[in-house]
Amino acid sequence: MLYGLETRNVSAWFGDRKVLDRVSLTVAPGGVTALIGPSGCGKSTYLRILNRMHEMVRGAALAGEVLLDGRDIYDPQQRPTEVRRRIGMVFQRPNPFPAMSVYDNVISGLRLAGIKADRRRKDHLVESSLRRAGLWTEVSSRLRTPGGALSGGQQQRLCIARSLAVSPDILLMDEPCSALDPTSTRRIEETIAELRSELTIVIVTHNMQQAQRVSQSCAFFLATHDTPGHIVESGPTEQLFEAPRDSRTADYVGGRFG
Ligand SMILES: Nc1ncnc2c1ncn2[C@@H]1O[C@H](COP(=O)(O)OP(=O)(O)OP(=O)(O)O)[C@@H](O)[C@H]1O
Repeated sequence: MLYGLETRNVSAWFGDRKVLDRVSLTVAPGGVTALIGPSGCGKSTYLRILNRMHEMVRGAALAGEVLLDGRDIYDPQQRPTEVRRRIGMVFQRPNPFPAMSVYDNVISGLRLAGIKADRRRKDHLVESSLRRAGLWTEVSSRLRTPGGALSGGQQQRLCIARSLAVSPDILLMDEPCSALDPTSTRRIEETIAELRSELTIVIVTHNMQQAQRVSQSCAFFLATHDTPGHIVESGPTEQLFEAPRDSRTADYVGGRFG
């Protein structure tokens, strides 16, 4: 079963400073949605709001609703750990536990998510998660190697496998390739393409070619000195790039600013 996400009038603050203003966006189940826009327009903040990480920042506040399967993830009855299991996150810099083995890295989220598994189930989860992340053939003979001994691109795919091991419905990716070389970037993009029929992906990217290659939908965020981040335009990726409705979108995707 594929799930989408809907945000309604999401605003966010750091202290007194409003950084997002009434962002509403529907992310359809399955496929990849790219969040694009100049630096500082609130893309990462918005992404962190989608799995309740924003509230972990001291002084951070938010308003609005984020619906997963029709239920607000901020409903007081929802447990943040369960929300974060269903809505996983991969960060800009690969962050495996460096001294922990590849095997243990993959299953490191189970306990936090309250998932109990015997040895056979763990073996199965490690293999299937590494396969889904496109890393199995490269590491199957060295599952006991420390995660920190893998290349940067492999570490990022290990982090994707770790997220997948707890069976998320949504995977959030915050510039997952920005610390990687072009070959590793391609590899991650292939992994994203393979995963998109299995779960819903929301990716922040600065790379316009990447947004076009990997996403089917796009949302263009913008902030100015007197307006907090907001969505100028969203829709099918092809439309945003080939026939944007707003001249600011045309200027941004055409490389004229940002
Ligand atoms: N922890 C924080 N405390 C205070 N302000 C913050 C914090 N994190 C982000 N901000 C501010 O919120 C605004 C939005 O930042 P955010 O990182 O979401 O933008 P972004 O579009 O993802 O930028 P980039 O593309 O450069 O990563 C910026 O003005 C930033 O300075």
